[in-house]
Amino acid sequence: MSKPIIDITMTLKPGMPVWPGDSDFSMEWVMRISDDCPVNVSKLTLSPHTGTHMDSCFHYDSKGVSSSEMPLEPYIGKALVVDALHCGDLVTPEHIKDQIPDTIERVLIQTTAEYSSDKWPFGFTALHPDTVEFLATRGCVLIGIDTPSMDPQESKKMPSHQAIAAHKISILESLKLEAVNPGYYELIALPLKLEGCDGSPVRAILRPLDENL
Ligand SMILES: N[C@@H](CC(=O)c1ccccc1NC=O)C(=O)O
Ligand SMILES: [Zn+2]
Ligand SMILES: [Zn+2]
Repeated sequence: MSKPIIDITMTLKPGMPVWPGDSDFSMEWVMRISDDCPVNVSKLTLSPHTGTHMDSCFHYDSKGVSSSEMPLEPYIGKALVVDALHCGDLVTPEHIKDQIPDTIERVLIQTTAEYSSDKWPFGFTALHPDTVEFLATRGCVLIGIDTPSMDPQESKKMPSHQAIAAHKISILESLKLEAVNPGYYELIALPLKLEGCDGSPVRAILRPLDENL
């Protein structure tokens, strides 16, 4: 039997919380099934940073590549979920270093066990740029986090995003890791092929690896 799938994606739905000032998610009906019409068809409006998503480099660097140009390899493969609960404002290397092996390609950081899918998580935990530097030395190609951003909400310079860009690391944000135990998994979280776009929603899933057993 194939391994169970753990869905770590937020549900996209009208009224869901979005980054303050960003576009609300909406879904309208353009066609409904009736005697004259054989189909239901909706129209979606959303920011690429709604719910569980990836950032393209273009989001934080006008010279950076867009969603359709991002390499796909980082978004598929072995990933380590690490416990970074109770770290305060920023996850530092000190908080997680004991859980990180000498080499690791993908690290997903769990900062909270108490999610609300209805409220914006003001004061969410972000990453200290030193943590990005530390993970880069271990060969990391993707960093994921269960909060809306790698940098604090008020950050104007976004130093962790910039450090991530400098090391060509890929980003996943607003992962739903509440029910996931730390350990090794296979990650699949592919972006849509959106030309010129600054990010993309992803359907992120994990499958347990034997190392956890
Ligand atoms: N950095 C956040 C998003 C972000 O910064 C943002 C998203 C929508 C509207 C404004 C934003 N930031 C403004 O400073 C992210 O990585 O998704
Ligand atoms: Zn984003
Ligand atoms: Zn981001």
